[in-house]
Amino acid sequence: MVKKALTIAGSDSGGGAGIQADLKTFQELGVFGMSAVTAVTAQNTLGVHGVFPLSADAVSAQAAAIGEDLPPDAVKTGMLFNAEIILAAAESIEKFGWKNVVIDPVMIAKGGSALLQSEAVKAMVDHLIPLSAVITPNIPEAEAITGITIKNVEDKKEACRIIHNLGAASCLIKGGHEENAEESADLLYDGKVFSILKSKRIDTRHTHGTGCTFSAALTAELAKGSTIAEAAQTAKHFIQAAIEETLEIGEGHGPTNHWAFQKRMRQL
Ligand SMILES: Nc1ncnc2c1ncn2[C@@H]1O[C@H](COP(=O)(O)OP(=O)(O)O)[C@@H](O)[C@H]1O
Ligand SMILES: Cc1ncc(COP(=O)(O)OP(=O)(O)O)c(N)n1
Repeated sequence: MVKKALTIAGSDSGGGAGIQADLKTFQELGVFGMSAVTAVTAQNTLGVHGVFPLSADAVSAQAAAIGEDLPPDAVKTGMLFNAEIILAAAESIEKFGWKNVVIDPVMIAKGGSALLQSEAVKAMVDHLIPLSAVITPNIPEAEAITGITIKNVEDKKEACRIIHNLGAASCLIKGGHEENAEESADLLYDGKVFSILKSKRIDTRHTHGTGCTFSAALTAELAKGSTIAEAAQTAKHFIQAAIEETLEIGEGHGPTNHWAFQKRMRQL
């Protein structure tokens, strides 16, 4: 039986992040990808040049079309832009009883552009986080959700505990923003046990879309029946290969290589 995954996220015209990164990743991992677009961005490796949100009704209608005919085995949210779209996503998840919900709480692109209105963080905390099987904030996003400053691993653990208490079954804080570290370490907390996923940190500016790609790989693996710990490990291998086998396209922060992981698998 073909497994299906849905991404509720924004479009990145440059193809490295957002819906495009999610669908490429689903495809690479053998899962049928579906999308509910929340916003269109005019974006390339040099930055975000425009953001054009869709209406909450447009998001609900896309989700309903999927829910009524193509029930997903896992669902991922990415750029949701405002509180109305967050509510539309949360209502759709609840209405159709979707499970394996991965929340990537996208807030600010690496170039500094806002992909979520700051006043919408409360809506995410109140309505979406309680529905998540796992939430995957980067460090600034975990700080915005919890209100604490994260400087070390103890702070990361405290943030995970707070986010778990907000209703996320598991919390995975990504370490991509720890620029001076030798390793890129992500911390996973399932409400009982902490585990660390480590990889060698790669010195590159071509990391556009790492967060989307990582959480999409996690979503695809959950759709196929993996546990969160197993899915996170595969996602870590997927993003490591995607960053290492750089594409070198565009004049700015280039995208990762979505086919590198499968290429490696074929060579084993
Ligand atoms: N330079 C890097 N080298 C190795 N792994 C990285 C690097 N940058 C990010 N990652 C990994 O990519 C994933 C996404 O992390 P991050 O970049 O923090 O997310 P976001 O794009 O949401 O800010 C994580 O697994 C992180 O450890
Ligand atoms: C449309 C869209 N969605 C999400 C992002 C953020 O992607 P992310 O993986 O966090 O990568 P960077 O923007 O930080 O490079 C995006 N840029 N566009």
